[in-house]
Amino acid sequence: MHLPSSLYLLFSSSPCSSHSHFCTRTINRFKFSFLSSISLALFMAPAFEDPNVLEGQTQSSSSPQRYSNPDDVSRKSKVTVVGSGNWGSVAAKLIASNTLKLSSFHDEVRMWVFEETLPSGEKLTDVINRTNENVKYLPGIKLGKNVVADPDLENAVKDANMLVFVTPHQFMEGICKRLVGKVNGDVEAISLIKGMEVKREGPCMISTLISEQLGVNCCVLMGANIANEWLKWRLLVQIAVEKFSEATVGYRENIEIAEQWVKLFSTPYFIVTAVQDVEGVELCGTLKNVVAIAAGFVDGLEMGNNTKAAIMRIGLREMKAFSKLLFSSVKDSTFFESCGVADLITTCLGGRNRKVAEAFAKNGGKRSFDDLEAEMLQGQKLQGVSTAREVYEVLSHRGWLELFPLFTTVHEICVGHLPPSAIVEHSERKPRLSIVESSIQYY
Ligand SMILES: NC(=O)C1=CN([C@@H]2O[C@H](COP(=O)(O)OP(=O)(O)OC[C@H]3O[C@@H](n4cnc5c(N)ncnc54)[C@H](O)[C@@H]3O)[C@@H](O)[C@H]2O)C=CC1
Ligand SMILES: O=C(CO)COP(=O)(O)O
Repeated sequence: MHLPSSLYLLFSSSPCSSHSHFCTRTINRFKFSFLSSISLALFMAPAFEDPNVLEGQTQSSSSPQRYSNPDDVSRKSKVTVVGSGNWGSVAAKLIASNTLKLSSFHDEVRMWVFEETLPSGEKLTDVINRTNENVKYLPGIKLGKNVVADPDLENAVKDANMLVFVTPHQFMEGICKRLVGKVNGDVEAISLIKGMEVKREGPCMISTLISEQLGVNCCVLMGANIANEWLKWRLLVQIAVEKFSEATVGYRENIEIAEQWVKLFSTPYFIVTAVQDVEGVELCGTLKNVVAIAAGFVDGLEMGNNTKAAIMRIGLREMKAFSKLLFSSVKDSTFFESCGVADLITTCLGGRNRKVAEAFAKNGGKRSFDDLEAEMLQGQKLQGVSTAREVYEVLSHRGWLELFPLFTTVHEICVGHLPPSAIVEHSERKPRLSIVESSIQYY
């Protein structure tokens, strides 16, 4: 959501908060911590263990009931994936392979599909349920027979107690509004969404939006996880075909919940690590998309790898400074996890943001991003262009534009105020660190 400057109020470190949400949240937090301690006591196994090894093990006092009666369906966690794009479909596949192996989860994974009619006249949901394949967003890959596509959002979430949010970030506010009062009180959520909202009160991370709108705890999972990669002239559905990669779970307080998510996503080829830094992990995933747009401009202008590496370095520095200025709790070490430098590298080398920005620069900025996105991505969505605008809004309202020359320039190129070549001319300028006192320590 984009608001004119006049509507802006002061930014705070918890900018999405509102009184009414606070009450729901407090009650739900209490409910959640009570219920989750019970359910964790009942279900949790020691984290990071191989699910195959755990199945059927004798219980110790620290890993209670969970394995003593795996058939007790009333105690199993039910997972719903909200989203079914390129990454959403891969996430559903990953999760579904694990719910079949882990006795603490129901086998079935429900996947909410934003319904559309295919050129054949069939509904996408019907085709997914008939062929077990998301023919539009992840063609050629079987999702697992236990993935059930559901076009009805409320129905998809109603029985779930673990919700995985993975839609383009621009749709999340509407989705959350539709879900208010519709999710169970003991729900745990995780967001795989890279992006943020800019609201009247200031910037709002998507996990915070989910937490506050739905009154649930929300972790995040980010990382170097391009679902589709072009390798030589061949499309490789990288993670879906089970090539090794890594991801980072960011959690706020409860390590046991984080371990539950780690367990749900981990496979021998997908290694997941948990860190206590929700904002750091989420901002890494969000901001690297802006740097990827800059990297695409460099590619489109054929400036070479040295220039691209310089842009990536400057971008990483701005990612860190911006994250720490917004949330002083963000840890330096987070930038060295998969969600940080690794995701920055993979997206700047092979992502959709890079690819479309390259085409934009090749066309001298004469074709709009919307046009190029529709033609090149066929329904998939870019996050970097809108994130650049959202970051720019934050910077201009805080008086920080000169502190972030790369972020600022990316937005100005995207909206046509500057030519693509400005990416090097402007980014190489030294940021004026004197404008914000604490900025020096963050650069
Ligand atoms: N694709 C990738 O490689 C990765 C994507 N991500 C992140 O995951 C999130 C989701 O991306 P993808 O799954 O790749 O999606 P996508 O970009 O492939 O697909 C777009 C999705 O949006 C849905 N959609 C279209 N209009 C809608 C509306 N009005 N309301 C709700 N949904 C609508 C479409 O049905 C489709 O499922 C994004 O934040 C992205 O940055 C994260 C890691 C990797
Ligand atoms: O987030 C991603 C990789 O981790 C996907 O990036 P793109 O949207 O640029 O493809």
